[in-house]
Amino acid sequence: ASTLQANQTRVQHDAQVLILGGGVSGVIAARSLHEQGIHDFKIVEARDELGGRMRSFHFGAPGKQVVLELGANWIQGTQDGNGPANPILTLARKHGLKTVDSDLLGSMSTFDFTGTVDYLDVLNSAIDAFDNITNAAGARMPSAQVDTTARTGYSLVGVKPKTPAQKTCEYYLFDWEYAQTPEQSSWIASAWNTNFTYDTDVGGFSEDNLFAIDSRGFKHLIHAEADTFIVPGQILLNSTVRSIKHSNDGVEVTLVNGTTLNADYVICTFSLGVLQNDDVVFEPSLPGWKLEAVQSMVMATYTKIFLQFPEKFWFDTQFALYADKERGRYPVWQGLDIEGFFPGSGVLFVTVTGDYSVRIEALSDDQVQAEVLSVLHAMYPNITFPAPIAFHFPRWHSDPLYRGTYSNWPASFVEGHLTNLRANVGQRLWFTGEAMSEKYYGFLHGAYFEGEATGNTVAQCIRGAECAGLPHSQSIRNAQPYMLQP
Ligand SMILES: Cc1cc2nc3c(=O)[nH]c(=O)nc-3n(C[C@H](O)[C@H](O)[C@H](O)COP(=O)(O)OP(=O)(O)OC[C@H]3O[C@@H](n4cnc5c(N)ncnc54)[C@H](O)[C@@H]3O)c2cc1C
Repeated sequence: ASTLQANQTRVQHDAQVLILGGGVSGVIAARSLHEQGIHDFKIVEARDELGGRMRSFHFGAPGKQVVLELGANWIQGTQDGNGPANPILTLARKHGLKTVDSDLLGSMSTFDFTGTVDYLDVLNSAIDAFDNITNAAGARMPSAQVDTTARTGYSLVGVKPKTPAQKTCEYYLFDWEYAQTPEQSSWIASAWNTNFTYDTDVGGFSEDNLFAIDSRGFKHLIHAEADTFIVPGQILLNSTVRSIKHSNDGVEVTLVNGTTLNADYVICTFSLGVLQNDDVVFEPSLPGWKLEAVQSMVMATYTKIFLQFPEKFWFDTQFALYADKERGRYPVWQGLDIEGFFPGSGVLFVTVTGDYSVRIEALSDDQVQAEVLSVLHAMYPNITFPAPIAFHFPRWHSDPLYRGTYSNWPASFVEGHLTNLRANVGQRLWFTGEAMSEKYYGFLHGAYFEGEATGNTVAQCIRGAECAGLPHSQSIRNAQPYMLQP
């Protein structure tokens, strides 16, 4: 039976709601619909499984394989006592996911281009500097002072990294989280993004991080959650969307294989990068206010580069920093061949971010491997070690299903843009995903909360209740006009 309001005509349809994309936000949006009694939905996913940017793979030489994560790896912020829990932690507990405490600040070795050098004191200063810019950002808010870049913030609190060690420690606290530099990031949004996740004083979960080491992959928690409510006909895998035709009467989604699907509503969960790059075409094209919001947020990239050796010859800590003369050159290393992780695996990985990720995606695997090995040789000048027996890194930035790893908020993106990024276009076309989360953009829990909220709002519309939609502004204005002097 039609659940549309009387003045709306029903077209022949394949589902009441099409959820485009089966990552965290898509699966949780589906669960919200299900919980509201709406079962006539379909998740349309390009890949052969659910999970999206939760993506595991088998890594290693034959007989020495481990399951590692190409995408999300940590539950960031867990739960403090009976305080609010990260919903990803709740899912991990519910579905028995195997994790281990990740000691980001306490289990660290430090290197530069001459080998082992102890600069843990510099790391401690960088931790203080990050706290200082966070507090100073908070102090700007009550008086509505404008946002600027996090680099301005650092400079104003008197922090001006000059040595390779100082730059690397700053990188670890900042770029390694936001996947972009302080110059490229909003000062205020970076501060609240951290606080809402980690600072229990403002409702954050906890300061702790759990690292997923489950042989079913981190994605197991979203697969297992989907299994609790989804029936087979509700998922279309291997189905890549090419275009979305939308009007106030409904939506028509066309797949790359030519199939068309009609529905009353569509919830689009594609990454910000997919929306920015026209990998999916909207007909009519999205209005100017929406395009400006989409193009003004940034899709950043965070790249893990995995190596396996016949046996371990490196640090015993969980983490190591490498300070190169060039900031951001293979700076953060993680050893997995340790107790509690994957002992005996011979695996370690190094992370690069932002423009450096884009740079290495344009190189061949062999070129990147040679660069990475030259850094390891610099870290261990007195050790002769063999060639790796396995090597791999994903190219998220070039992947048309993602175009990056997660969103980052630049200083030129203002709150009104976020409102417009989240807003529906007309009554039938809805958007959700990590990038739309004001407090938790970038994070798995951001994707979760947005998916949940969008599913609930669309459910309300379907049930004929209030369906005002989310607010948007036609144009985002300055508080004061620019007045050019004659
Ligand atoms: C390398 C990396 C590390 C990360 N680390 C962490 C971490 O440690 N902790 C954390 O909290 N977060 C982390 N994140 C972020 C987290 O993974 C994301 O915020 C979250 O998974 C996004 O979920 P989503 O549902 O919004 O988007 P997605 O997971 O991208 O879901 C969108 C879905 O749409 C599909 N799709 C795209 N285009 C089409 C198309 N044309 N047709 C059909 N389907 C399509 C995609 O395949 C995907 O499944 C990381 C991400 C990456 C990539």
